[in-house]
Amino acid sequence: MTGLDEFLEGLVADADAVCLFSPGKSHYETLAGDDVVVVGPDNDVEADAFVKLPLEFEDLRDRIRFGVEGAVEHGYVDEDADLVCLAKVFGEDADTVARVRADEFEKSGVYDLFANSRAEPSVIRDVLEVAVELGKKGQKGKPVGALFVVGDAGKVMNKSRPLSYNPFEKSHVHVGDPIVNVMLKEFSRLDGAFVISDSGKIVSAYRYLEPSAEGVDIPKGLGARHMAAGAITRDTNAIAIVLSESDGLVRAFKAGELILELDPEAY
Ligand SMILES: Nc1ncnc2c1ncn2[C@@H]1O[C@H](COP(=O)(O)OP(=O)(O)OP(=O)(O)O)[C@@H](O)[C@H]1O
Ligand SMILES: [Mn+2]
Repeated sequence: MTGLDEFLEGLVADADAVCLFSPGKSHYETLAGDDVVVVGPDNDVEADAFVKLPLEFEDLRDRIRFGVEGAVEHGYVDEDADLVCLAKVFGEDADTVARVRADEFEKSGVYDLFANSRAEPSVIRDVLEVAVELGKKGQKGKPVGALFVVGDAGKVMNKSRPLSYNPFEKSHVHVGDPIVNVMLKEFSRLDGAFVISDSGKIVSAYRYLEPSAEGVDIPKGLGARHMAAGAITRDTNAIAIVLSESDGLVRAFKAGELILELDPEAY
């Protein structure tokens, strides 16, 4: 229980719905009966309206965006709903309130990135995790960059060429497997991109992407790796996850757009 409890009823009174981020049982039960959407990695409280978080976005803005975009997509709330979001930022209990309209911010596409891509959400999450871990530790202490193209692998292979032998040529290995994560980290020392299938099979390492880069509008300061990542997601139905060697951030692209930016140090 936190000091928020005594204000809770007043806070939610005139809202259309309440989004509870990883609520404890008691908070959920206090508010049950209202229009409540639970957002979290697991549906511990067995809520009817539930949006699954693929990762605990450390940036509260990303977490709220994901939850709200997910709640709208599921049809739990209307696009112009007035929402109260309750989340925990510092402690084990809800300590932070945000009041937002579902259409208040520009749709970031972060929910869509996971839920509506060709690749399975768990595959996208696993690749993000590898990229974040690689970003945290680097390769033997040195910063390292990496590019993962996920989904629509056949088309991605057609729009790229090999820079070196493919260590995954005859193997049937998948992301998420601990051994594979070690391999991915090892092979990320060399140039080029990893190509990963919809179901998470690693199709190739060391691919040089040759998409037609017309009209890809990526932020200034990002170079060839990010340009290629953005462009391949416009040219195919893949998404791309990039770890930058120069600024250490992990970025995700879909349909040519930068959707998400994570700082590995925060995880
Ligand atoms: N088209 C491409 N396909 C695959 N890999 C590429 C491509 N272009 C560049 N790279 C890889 O990205 C590396 C870094 O290139 P560059 O510095 O221009 O990119 P960047 O976007 O600035 O990335 P970083 O932030 O990591 O420096 C290259 O050494 C190469 O390994
Ligand atoms: Mn660079």
